[in-house]
Amino acid sequence: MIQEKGTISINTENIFPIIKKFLYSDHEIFLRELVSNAVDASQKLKRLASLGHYAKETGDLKVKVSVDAAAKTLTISDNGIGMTADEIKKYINQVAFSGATEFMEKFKEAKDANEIIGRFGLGFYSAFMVAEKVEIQTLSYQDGAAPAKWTCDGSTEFEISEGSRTERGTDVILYINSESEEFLEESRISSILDKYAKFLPVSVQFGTKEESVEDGVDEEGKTKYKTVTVDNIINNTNPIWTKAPGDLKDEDYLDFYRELYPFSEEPLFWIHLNVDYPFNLTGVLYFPKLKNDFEVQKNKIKLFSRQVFITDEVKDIVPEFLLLLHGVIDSPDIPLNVSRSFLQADSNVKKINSYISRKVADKLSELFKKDRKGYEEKWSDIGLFVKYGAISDEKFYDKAKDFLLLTNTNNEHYTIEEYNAKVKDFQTDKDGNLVYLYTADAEHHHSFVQAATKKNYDVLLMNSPIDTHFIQHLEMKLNKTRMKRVDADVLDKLIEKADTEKHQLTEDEQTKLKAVFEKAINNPAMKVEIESLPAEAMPVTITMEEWMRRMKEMSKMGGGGMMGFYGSMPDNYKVAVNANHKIISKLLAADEAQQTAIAKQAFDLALLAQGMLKGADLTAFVERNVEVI
Ligand SMILES: Nc1ncnc2c1ncn2[C@@H]1O[C@H](COP(=O)(O)OP(=O)(O)OP(=O)(O)O)[C@@H](O)[C@H]1O
Repeated sequence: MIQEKGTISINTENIFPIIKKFLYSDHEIFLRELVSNAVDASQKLKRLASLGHYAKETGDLKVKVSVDAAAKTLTISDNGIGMTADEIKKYINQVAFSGATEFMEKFKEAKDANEIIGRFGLGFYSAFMVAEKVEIQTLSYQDGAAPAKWTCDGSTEFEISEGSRTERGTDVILYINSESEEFLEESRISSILDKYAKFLPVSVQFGTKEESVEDGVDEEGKTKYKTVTVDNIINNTNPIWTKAPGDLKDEDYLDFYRELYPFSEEPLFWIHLNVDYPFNLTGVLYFPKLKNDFEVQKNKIKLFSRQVFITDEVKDIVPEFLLLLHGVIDSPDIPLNVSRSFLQADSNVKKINSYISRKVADKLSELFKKDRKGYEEKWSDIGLFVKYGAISDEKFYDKAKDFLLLTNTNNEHYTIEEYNAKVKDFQTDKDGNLVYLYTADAEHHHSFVQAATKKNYDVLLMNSPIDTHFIQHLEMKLNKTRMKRVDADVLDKLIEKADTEKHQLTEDEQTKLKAVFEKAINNPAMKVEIESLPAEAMPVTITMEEWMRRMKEMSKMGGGGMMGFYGSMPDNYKVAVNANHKIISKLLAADEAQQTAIAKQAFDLALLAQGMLKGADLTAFVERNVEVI
């Protein structure tokens, strides 16, 4: 018997075609909405009971999802508070629109289902994305409540009549429409539940599963097993981020990590986030082993709102450089259902962002202070991340400068302050600038590194993918400090001292020497210069100017504008001829053919020492030298 017919109170002609049309991109979230409603209803009952407003047994609170393929229905049931017919009218019929007119205006720019659902409180109505008809069978927890039934076929017409439920709670039955039959497949439902409901705070059952349990002992005294059918509970109602850190052991964190990322290597360490003012946020963030491939690691943080999975695109909530972390963040204060641009401007989001950044810095600082050795061992993994953070987040840099390590070619680690103290005596130039020498490849720059070491200079290893940027950043941050790659110039020019000795060559000899080398090298990209270097240094050294090389590297990494311009310039090198080397006097005294031969040989040796002699030049060099023996 139909008790009441009515019209859902929105002023638009028919809202459902609009919902269907605009929400089609992620239909599956209807299940998240309905299961969350069922969980809410269960929790409300629990709360009422704990406050003494519900005297009866709450029983085992559980949400059940079931599919009936023959009837083409999907049912979400709970034994929560239920609804009276009046409540249905109030909560379901009066769709929580701020106004249908506003909706009509806004939906035009809405980009995804979340946006519409969140902004207009359409949670329940998302069912109509997949159902041609929805039925509610419900019985309120209140004494003397009558069961109620509500049906609606997706038009704005609904019916309320007497229901058939005999137990407290609600069934929401979806008559799946013909385009959405995928939602009648168990595997599909299973994977949606796994995605959104895995950590809901109330048990969610989907079908049954077989389990093997102990069944006494056989004649020989061996344990017997039997197979029993049990409810298939798809969620862990008590994930670790909801627990107090004091109650958890390392193993719990590692187990949870394995649960989230089954095939990943163990994380390095983790941070338990827990804050309730000025915003609410819990979570556990793990530091993965990064190595050098940080691109593939993004999108590993999962965002929850009261244990309901929302998204793993946390770009706007987590600082950029922290996107490399793994783990979960749960906050009811993040406006999850609104648009990107809104998120970016939201003040809670900004606070959360800087809170996380601060927490991470504190954790790193604590690790560094507590266990320097352990920290150094992990540096190859966390270094990339800390440097990335230091570059992209000013506040993080301010903290990180105390636990940011510089590693030298002997694999020793120093903080910036320690390093300054270490190198300042030898590596301060005549203008009072401290010069940090570095290499990206100690093997390749072996001759340069060795020459530097001989002079009591230290060389840093800068070989991670972001070091080009990091070097630039350090230089900007550190007062009177220059970063120079060991092959950026001859050593005496890299760190110019007041007392550099002068060579004895006359103007004339220098011009002649230069001409000889230019002719022998015969390459306009190689700019010959006569330098006064220690007699024991190489006769010829080939260098590329620091600044030019850096611009080129940046352009390779995709810098636009001027970077692109530098990138397109040909490689220009400086060929430093050591005027103090003993072969120079020999060369000046020789005849023209010999001069060219000596110059060519000295130049090729320099190329060889620096790993730059290749192809036909290398072959010619080897052949020439074979002839000599
Ligand atoms: N299974 C249920 N048991 C009891 N009440 C329910 C149930 N499902 C929905 N309701 C009632 O209907 C209301 C409207 O649900 P709906 O999902 O549309 O919006 P909401 O849950 O309030 O907000 P949201 O848009 O965040 O989902 C709920 O607030 C609740 O009062």
